Amino acid sequence: MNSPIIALDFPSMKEVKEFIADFEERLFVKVGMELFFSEGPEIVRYLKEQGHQVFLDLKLHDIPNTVESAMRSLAKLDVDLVNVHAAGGIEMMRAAKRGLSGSPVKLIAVTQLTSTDEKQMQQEQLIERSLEESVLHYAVLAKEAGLDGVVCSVKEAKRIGEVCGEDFLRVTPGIRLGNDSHDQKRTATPEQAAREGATHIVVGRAVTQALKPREQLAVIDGQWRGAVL
Ligand SMILES: O=c1ccn([C@@H]2O[C@H](COP(=O)(O)O)[C@@H](O)[C@H]2O)c(=O)[nH]1
Repeated sequence: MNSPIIALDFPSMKEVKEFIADFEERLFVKVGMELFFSEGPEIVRYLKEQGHQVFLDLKLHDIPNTVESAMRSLAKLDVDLVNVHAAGGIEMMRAAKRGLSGSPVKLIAVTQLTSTDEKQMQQEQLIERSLEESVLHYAVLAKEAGLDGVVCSVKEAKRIGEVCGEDFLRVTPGIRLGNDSHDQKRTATPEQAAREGATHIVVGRAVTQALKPREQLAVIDGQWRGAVL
């Protein structure tokens, strides 16, 4: 069972160090745009030096040539996982994969953001399909492009596993214990994530804004691991 991925959505290294100091174990952490744009590659080097696994969540989405070159740079950072937006297309995803060739970094694609619901997708993206169909379609394209998996919500994880194979990663943000979904539209509990076949859960505010983050992570981890025992 993979460790929950903690989204380090903090403004700077200072807050990251304060947060991490609470934990004794090696963590699987996610560095997103806020932190990376403020601290640059140094934050990744710091986390790797401390022995943590790093998902660099920059969600690349550009023309294939640009994404390929950017991935070549990211591969040098020794991260464990990086991503692109599947909406960039199959050629862009293939280019991203080429940019990482020769490196052990895993590559996944964001399907539909977990902050998107079906109504919004249909009205704003003009996709006249169900959200599940759109997510599954992107997952199949990502698989065809040779990617290792996708970012999706828990609600689509099982079907993606059935269609793309159990070893195809289903990394699921939008994890909540209580009622406060913040800006997320497609949420689920850690227990539901395990039951629906997510391979990874991403937890941000549920842990980083908790009064006792370490205890809260233990609760989430317990539910995540316990549900499939
Ligand atoms: O579809 C997506 C893709 C990425 N994310 C990221 O995950 C975390 C979730 O944070 P919470 O505080 O647990 O909501 C955040 O860093 C997002 O950028 C996502 O939520 N959905």
